[in-house]
Amino acid sequence: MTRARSIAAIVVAAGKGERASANGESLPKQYRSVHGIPVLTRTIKALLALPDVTFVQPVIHPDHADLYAGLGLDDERLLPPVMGGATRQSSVLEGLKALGRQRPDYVLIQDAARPFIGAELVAGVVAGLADHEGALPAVPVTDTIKRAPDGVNIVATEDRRVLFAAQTPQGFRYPQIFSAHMRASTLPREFTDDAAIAEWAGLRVALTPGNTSNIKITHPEDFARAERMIAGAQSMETRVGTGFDVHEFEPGDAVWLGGVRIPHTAKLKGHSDADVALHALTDAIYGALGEGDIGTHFPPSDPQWKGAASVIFLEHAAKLVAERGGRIVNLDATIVAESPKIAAHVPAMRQVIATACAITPSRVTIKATTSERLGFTGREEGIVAMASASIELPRVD
Ligand SMILES: Nc1ccn([C@@H]2O[C@H](COP(=O)(O)OP(=O)(O)OP(=O)(O)O)[C@@H](O)[C@H]2O)c(=O)n1
Ligand SMILES: C[C@](O)(CO)[C@H](O)COP(=O)(O)O
Repeated sequence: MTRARSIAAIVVAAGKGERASANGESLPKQYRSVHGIPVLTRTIKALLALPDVTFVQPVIHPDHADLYAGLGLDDERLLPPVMGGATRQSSVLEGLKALGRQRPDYVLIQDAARPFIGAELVAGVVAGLADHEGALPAVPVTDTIKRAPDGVNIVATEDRRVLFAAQTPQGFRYPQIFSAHMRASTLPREFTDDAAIAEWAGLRVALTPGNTSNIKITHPEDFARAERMIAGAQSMETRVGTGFDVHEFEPGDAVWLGGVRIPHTAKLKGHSDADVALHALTDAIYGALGEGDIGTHFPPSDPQWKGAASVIFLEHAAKLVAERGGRIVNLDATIVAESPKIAAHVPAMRQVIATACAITPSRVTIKATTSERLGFTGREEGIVAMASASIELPRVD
């Protein structure tokens, strides 16, 4: 039997984040929050969310031990932090040394400052290691790149078709990158990423698909960008629910349908006012919310709902949508009845329903049909209503 491949992730978080603090912000960027969650927490949790990652090794600045402890991170795959060095390169080396006990097969080296790593991107890096000694995610350069050694005078325009912007995590076979880093640490020069060290050491490094969302938070304005990205990711999703209800006739002089009292030769029998149309619509909204049905919220055994106006139920369902940060897109009901005739009452029903749901009547449709004298509705023993609701809710999973 082949042993499962072990993959460790090093998260380098020992930088001071000086560029991101250019606006006077004192907290190092990796401890600042984006949408309420510290950047470093996001990065570590994104890695821990990947089942193939066996260990995560954080590397922090010696002055940030309290800040790190304050994150309250706790996971059996999260190793205690080790202290980094004065450069990113030396911090990575400390992480590699710390993994000497685990000796993973692969190591992913990740910037703390890149909190938006996706599972697909990491899978691409790991897949790249099957036939290369290193793999890094990268995106094609989209700007035209000028070479200007003095920052003013252009000496060349690069061929951007062969240029790619490097991201992290960069993946390697652990023993090889450890050895390369050890040797590179004796050089007077500094490398800005681990792939550059691997290339220098003669390892074969592949490019794998990066993602433009995988930004490195570097400058103050990157926080606003990160906030916008999360707000975008937490976009609304459309949900649909259906409802169905039947009530039989009993002696009386009017029926309640769609929140409107319609004089008739009978009434509908029920614990509440027996408004089949509102019941079907209410259930449709509960269905779209995934919140049970009318019986869950208003048990028929509860005497307080005896004779209740069903518009209360509809208002409750609509309130739940609002409380979840959502909105009702449209409601559609069909009433099946030989009598009473519904058409003349439809505008009033739409208005009642729209008011109860705090939407415009244009989002409410009420249709009526007979069952061609077939079945219990055809024999005028009762009324059926069917409904559907379409709502938008913030996506949470
Ligand atoms: N001595 C260092 C320097 C950087 N890093 C880490 O390397 C990643 C990429 O570096 P960069 O974005 O440049 O971060 P800083 O060095 O903190 O930023 P600055 O250069 O603006 O101070 C960051 O997660 C950073 O914390 C590190 O672990 N140790
Ligand atoms: C490793 C890296 O994220 C690749 O783009 C980048 O080089 C690190 O940032 P730094 O500012 O160069 O430390």
